[in-house]
Amino acid sequence: MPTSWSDSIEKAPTGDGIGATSRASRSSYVPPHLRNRPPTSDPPSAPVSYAGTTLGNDPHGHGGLSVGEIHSVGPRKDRSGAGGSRGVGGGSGWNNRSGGWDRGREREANPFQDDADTEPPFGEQENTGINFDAYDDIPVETSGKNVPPPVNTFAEIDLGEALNLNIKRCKYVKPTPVQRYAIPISLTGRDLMACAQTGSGKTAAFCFPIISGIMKSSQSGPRPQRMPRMAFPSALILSPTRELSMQIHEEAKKFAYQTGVKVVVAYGGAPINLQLRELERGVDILVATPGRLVDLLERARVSLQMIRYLALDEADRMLDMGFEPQIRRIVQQMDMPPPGVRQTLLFSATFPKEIQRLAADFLSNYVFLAVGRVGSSTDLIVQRVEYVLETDKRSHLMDLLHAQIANGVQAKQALTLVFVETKKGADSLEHWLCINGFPATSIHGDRTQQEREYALRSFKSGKTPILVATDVAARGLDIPHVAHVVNFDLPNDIDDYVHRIGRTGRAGKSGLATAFFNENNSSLARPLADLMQESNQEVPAWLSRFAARSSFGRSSRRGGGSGGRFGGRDFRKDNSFNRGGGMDFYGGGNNVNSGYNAPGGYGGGYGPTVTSAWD
Ligand SMILES: Nc1ncnc2c1ncn2[C@@H]1O[C@H](COP(=O)(O)OP(=O)(O)OP(=O)(O)O)[C@@H](O)[C@H]1O
Repeated sequence: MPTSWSDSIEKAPTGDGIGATSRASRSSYVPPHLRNRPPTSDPPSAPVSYAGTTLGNDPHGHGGLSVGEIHSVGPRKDRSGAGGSRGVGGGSGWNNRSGGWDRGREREANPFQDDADTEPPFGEQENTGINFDAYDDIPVETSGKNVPPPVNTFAEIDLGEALNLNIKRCKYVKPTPVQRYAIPISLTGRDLMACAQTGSGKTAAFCFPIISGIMKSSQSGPRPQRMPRMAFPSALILSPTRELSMQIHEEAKKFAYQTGVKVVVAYGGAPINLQLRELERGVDILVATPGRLVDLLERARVSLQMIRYLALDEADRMLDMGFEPQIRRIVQQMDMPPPGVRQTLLFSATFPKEIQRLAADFLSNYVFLAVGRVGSSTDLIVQRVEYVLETDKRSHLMDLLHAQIANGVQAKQALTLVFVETKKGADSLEHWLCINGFPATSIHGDRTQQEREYALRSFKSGKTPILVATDVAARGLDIPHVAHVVNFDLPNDIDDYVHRIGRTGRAGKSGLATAFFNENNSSLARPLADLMQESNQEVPAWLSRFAARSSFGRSSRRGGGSGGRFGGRDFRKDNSFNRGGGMDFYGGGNNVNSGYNAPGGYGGGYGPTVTSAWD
């Protein structure tokens, strides 16, 4: 019954929390540890030397810093020291307690657009309304050796004053569960594989420790002088789509405002020359899509030899069949320091075991963290599945949209995101919606980058409150006011479904997801029914019948032998994945909180994601 969906949508929020940013240009790179010094008569481009450290130029080595040197100067030296120390305002060793990279030079653009450097009102921000109670009883599991304990407040974490101020500016009153665990773990220098539900604050969970670590280090890198045009970032954050990279960049710039840490983004489809110029001005944190990064590496315009932090957002996607070769090339075949020297942070809402196994190649002595069950959706999203024949999908969608209007939901307060399988399908549905009087736009890999960005802006602003999208918009995008996600075409993989519906119900807010199901989706019946049950949703009887029938065919990779229950599981605990040979592959403790007692884990194999619509 398509007339009441908006009843289940909580009153819509009022702002996006992401400030628009204008970019200041800079004339030269200044490493963070020198950025807060009062202006001197030194020319801005004067060569900078590390305190007692020589940098080399070996493109295949580690920049002349021995492993031990890097190890001792990076965050890992803090394993039992400052990184683990707690207290408001931080302990000793901060190099950027006041001011940013622009000190004495050009002014750093204010991403909060408040122009006062004191604590601003942030009227546009809306994070105060977040319902954290929704996360209070969430089950959390950590495993690995000597897992650092979680914190309850940001004040307990030694992040540094400038970053703490930005956290306040963002109106983040307390850390979300994934942040409570992931930030202290990362601050001690440990590698981390973290799995937490969509919209639960993973971006900040990996950005805060990276920014804080770079602020704290006096070793952040000036480029070796023999390579004046090459950029030497200290941190690399990879994500699968251009729009997600742009979003992470915007977020990271807010968090890094006036910390002295410079964040640059590089992604395909945009003019490379602009990105090259930006890189030449200096970079501490490079946010990138893999394709564009490979291009920059091949042009010898970026070196990874100074990387101390590697973060993969949507890590399971980054390591699946589509991206894995590129990621291996970047991480293993260029000049990036190996695991154990760099710190590696992997984040996603879904982490199939096969991918966990692959990911272990990139990690060293890591902590596994699962907040909620791996791959589960949040209970904040009301999920509906309706049986709709292919030929009836358009009229059914129109019924849903008419119902929305009939319920008086303002367009700006209730954006609708419609997922389809193919790029052609997206174009044609967008066209059909428009000629039928529904303001719609679309985003997919055949549109130019300009068109994609325009479409996203138009959707976010409510100008076109319906966005038809392929999976290019399925992961990571944090768009306020998405009240309804419609799976016009269901994906083939349940994890893709989890990410798609996760575009609503974010940061403690509720949302609605409607899926059109028919015989073509039989293989998804069982995992979908399991997932819905897991998230306390009503499973239609007809879907359960489909699920029972389809169990004889392709098996659910969730249910396995555990009676349909699935959970956040570190694959190292599964004997079949244990590599044996006396290696203490798992070798760690296991902590379960909040009654996290579901047995099992993934039972089935990991099928490669269908990527027809992916960019
Ligand atoms: N501690 C916090 N307090 C309030 N809001 C927060 C906090 N941390 C993050 N947020 C907000 O929550 C929203 C979701 O965060 P984010 O995009 O990082 O989620 P995510 O877990 O990465 O989601 P996805 O799995 O879809 O990528 C953002 O709007 C962010 O600003």
